[in-house]
Amino acid sequence: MKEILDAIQSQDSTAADFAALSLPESYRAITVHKDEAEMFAGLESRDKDPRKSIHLDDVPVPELGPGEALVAVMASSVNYNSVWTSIFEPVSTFSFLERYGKLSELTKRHDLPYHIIGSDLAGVVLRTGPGVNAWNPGDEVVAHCLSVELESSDGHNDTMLDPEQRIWGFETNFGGLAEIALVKSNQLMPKPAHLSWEEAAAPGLVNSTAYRQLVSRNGAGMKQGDNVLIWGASGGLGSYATQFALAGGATPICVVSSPEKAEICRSMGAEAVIDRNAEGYKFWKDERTQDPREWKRFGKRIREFTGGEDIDIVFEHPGRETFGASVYVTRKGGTITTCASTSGYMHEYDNRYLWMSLKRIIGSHFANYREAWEANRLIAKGKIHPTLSKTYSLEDTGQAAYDVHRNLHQGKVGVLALAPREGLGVRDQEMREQHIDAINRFRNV
Ligand SMILES: C/C=C/C(=O)SCCNC(=O)CCNC(=O)[C@H](O)C(C)(C)COP(=O)(O)OP(=O)(O)OC[C@H]1O[C@@H](n2cnc3c(N)ncnc32)[C@H](O)[C@@H]1OP(=O)(O)O
Ligand SMILES: NC(=O)C1=CN([C@@H]2O[C@H](COP(=O)(O)OP(=O)(O)OC[C@H]3O[C@@H](n4cnc5c(N)ncnc54)[C@H](OP(=O)(O)O)[C@@H]3O)[C@@H](O)[C@H]2O)C=CC1
Repeated sequence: MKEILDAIQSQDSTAADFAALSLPESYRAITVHKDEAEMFAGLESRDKDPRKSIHLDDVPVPELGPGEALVAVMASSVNYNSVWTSIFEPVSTFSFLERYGKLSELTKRHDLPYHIIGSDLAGVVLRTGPGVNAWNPGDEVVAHCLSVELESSDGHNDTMLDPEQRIWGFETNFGGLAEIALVKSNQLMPKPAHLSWEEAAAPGLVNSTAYRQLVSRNGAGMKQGDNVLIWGASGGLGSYATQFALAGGATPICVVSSPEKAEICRSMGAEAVIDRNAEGYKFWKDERTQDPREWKRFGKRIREFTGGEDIDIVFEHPGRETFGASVYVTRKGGTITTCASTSGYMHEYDNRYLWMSLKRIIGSHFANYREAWEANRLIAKGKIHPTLSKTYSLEDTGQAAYDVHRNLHQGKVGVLALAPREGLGVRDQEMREQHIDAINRFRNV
């Protein structure tokens, strides 16, 4: 592993140098264990502690198949899907690995008693499998997390619709929270040159998801002038949705839960910011009953910011706790676009406000190949910036996931894999200088 790291850190290593490197037999990886899938049985979700289920193990390097690449991971990031895996909710991800393992001889590799998790990476290509021509050893890359087989025509127009669509490092094995990762080569994209490894690894999953959900025609198709209600506007998804709204000429109405988070949104350029904690919204009177008066109070607050207008697009992901309010505050003909249900997936809303006002609910999930590429292109052009707040070592990934699970973090949380320290891997200093304040906006808040 030292030789690999030396080659990456030496400015003059060639593709031939990388191709000549021998691969280690094993590498360090963040895992959860199949025999621990019941360890939190009977506990409330918030009491399930990722620090107990997340392990740092030595694992063998997987065999490389056609169309695949092995990547030396310099940095990765924590996504909420790794929190779900670590608390074995809503289902154990070993059920996904078992199902994938039944697909073919090659996919059998994924069905193991340990799951190497993580759905983002920035690093360097080490080896490519048969049939890979676009990428070579030594290429500096990021990887998006869409894994598809594309043998069915269902996914040929929109790769997210492939019946064998999976999220790498969540529904497949050999993920990015590790020193080496196995990806399909179509997941690879050029690493933005002005960013460090950990900055480049931060946006991938959430930036691509926010792009499809908010900007793409497959999602809400946001346009100039739209009022966009963004829940968790300084969180993983929300910090990119806020940037897309601002960059696209829309007006974000940002919802957060503390003055510090409100300040981050303002520093991104948002003017309408609601601190849901300070304003004390209680959309549920009890476990089963919502309070429409609270929806109305929330709607009035939004109208104060917009000069009386209602919301064109709601960027939804908290789910059960907020969905009734989200449907209510949307304008006639408006759109609620949802990609998650962090607070519960059985939603309730008053359907009269949907059909009588001709509103639409759109389900959105990650991004297709092209959307992921477009989202990365915007990062590479310095139009959208990483929202990295803090970086952990691989050893401390459990703590990093705990922070995200307990909503103690801001923006994105990074993890250094092979990178010995932060700040390495920048290839375009001049461009970096142009954007340095935006790149550092979430740091140490
Ligand atoms: C990029 C990052 C993303 C995120 O972070 S997202 C957040 C994290 N993700 C989640 O929380 C989602 C986790 N996944 C799940 O909870 C489950 O994964 C799903 C609920 C999504 C799906 O459930 P399942 O049981 O895995 O799959 P089924 O499609 O329901 O198939 C089960 C059986 O039901 C049959 N079936 C499906 N649809 C129908 C239908 N319409 N009518 C009749 N049968 C149906 C199937 O064929 C199959 O059958 P057979 O067991 O025999 O193979
Ligand atoms: N389908 C897909 O493709 C994807 C789905 N997801 C899912 O989206 C969800 C969010 O992910 P991500 O943004 O990365 O997570 P983060 O935790 O980084 O951000 C979510 C933010 O939502 C807000 N929030 C949480 N709970 C509530 C609540 N009950 N009511 C109102 N606001 C709430 C919090 O902000 P504050 O406290 O400031 O209000 C929090 O910071 C997760 O469930 C994740 O699995 C994520 C990416 C892709």
